Amino acid sequence: MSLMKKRVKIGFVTAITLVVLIYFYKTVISFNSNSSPLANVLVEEQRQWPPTEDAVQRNLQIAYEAQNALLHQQRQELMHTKEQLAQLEEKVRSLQASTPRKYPKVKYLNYKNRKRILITGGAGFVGSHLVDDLMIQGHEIIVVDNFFTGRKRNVEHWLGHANFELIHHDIVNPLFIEIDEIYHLASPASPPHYMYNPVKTIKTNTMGTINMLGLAKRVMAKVLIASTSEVYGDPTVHPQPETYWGHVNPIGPRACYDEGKRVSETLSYAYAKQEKVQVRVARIFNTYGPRMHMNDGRVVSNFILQALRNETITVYGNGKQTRSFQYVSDLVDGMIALMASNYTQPVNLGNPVEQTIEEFAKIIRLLVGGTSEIKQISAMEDDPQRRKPDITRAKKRLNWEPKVPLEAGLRQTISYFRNELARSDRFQESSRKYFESPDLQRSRP
Ligand SMILES: O=c1ccn([C@@H]2O[C@H](COP(=O)(O)OP(=O)(O)O[C@H]3OC[C@@H](O)[C@H](O)[C@H]3O)[C@@H](O)[C@H]2O)c(=O)[nH]1
Repeated sequence: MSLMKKRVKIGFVTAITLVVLIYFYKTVISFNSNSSPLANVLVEEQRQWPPTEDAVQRNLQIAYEAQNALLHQQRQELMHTKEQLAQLEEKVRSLQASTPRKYPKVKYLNYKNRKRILITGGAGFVGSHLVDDLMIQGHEIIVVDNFFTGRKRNVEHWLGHANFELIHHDIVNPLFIEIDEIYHLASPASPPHYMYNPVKTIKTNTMGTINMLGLAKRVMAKVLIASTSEVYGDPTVHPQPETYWGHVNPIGPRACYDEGKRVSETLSYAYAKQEKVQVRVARIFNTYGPRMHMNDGRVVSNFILQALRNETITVYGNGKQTRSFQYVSDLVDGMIALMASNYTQPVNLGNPVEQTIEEFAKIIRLLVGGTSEIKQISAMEDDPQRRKPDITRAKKRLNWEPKVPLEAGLRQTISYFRNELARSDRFQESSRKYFESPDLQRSRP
């Protein structure tokens, strides 16, 4: 190789080395001047080991400031997101306001015939069906509910309607409004619900009833009290006529409800006698239908859900105890007829077709079409052994009797619970997807 070529080669290698060195130097310098405070801490630590107390203090200060800056930035971002959310909510509100809502058709009643009706517990299972019927008849409805077992969903199709009002209120506290009629339904009705807080159940049925009767007295409204077949306790007379005084254990687990409702009836007749309040008392037997809560805990919802999920159907005790089940629309017709009547004594509202709980489990399994096993588990304390209403009085005084056969009513109810299950599965799935989405994972600190 010629000398010239050698020199060129050495020059080329030197130039490359120089470029690499300059690049390396720049990178280190820029790291020192632009890097995060945390990087400075590292550099500081690298410079001297172990670091002096001053250096530790300074590094801590730098780290603290860095955290503060980050926090500040995150706060700003949060505020920004909140602002965006508020703007979106406002847009949704204005869109909702500009889109006329579709309501079920209601009759027009003139001022003379239109009543202002208060329904306590109107967002519950029975209450919400009563709301529907009275709204469709053209009345003004005020629902009062504390949402312990009631749900806004049950009446959401009326929200915003000119004839409808929903008040979140616990009737254990007084209420001052102007009304013509009161349907007093507020109280948990399913055994696990009313046993959950027995003191509250008693308060609702005593203080709550006093408040409603007091209101009826003040504004001269007619009041219908939703009593129950449970006032007969574990009956020794079968079927049960209204003249039967009952067989209730006053200190048992069901007493909060049974005795609560008995006092409720006693209060009604005391107000009727002493204060001339117009009272109606409906003794409601086992009722079922759409809008029962998935966690209601009563036999109809429990058996249907167990059968739909192909789980074991749980019969409490030997299954020889009997019940008679009425469909909710029959009950609502009966209550409206009772309110409209002049009859003031208690009236049984129930379906007299009676079956054992064991038979009932088989009917549900057949209608659902699953292969669930039917199993006996421990019995409920003080469970009434036989129950069937004598409805002679309702037939005679109200010209009322149930119309919906058990199979037809159960088919409606099964289809309702099937939809509810699908709905809750959809919610669970979309919630799972959301919380496991990579975007959300990335945005987590
Ligand atoms: O999963 C279950 C649930 C209930 N049962 C049984 O089915 C029968 C009915 O029980 P529910 O819980 O549906 O209702 P109950 O008849 O005991 O009480 C009802 O009576 C009338 C209404 O006023 C009230 O809504 C409610 O208290 C009972 O014998 C109960 O032990 C089961 O065998 N399995």
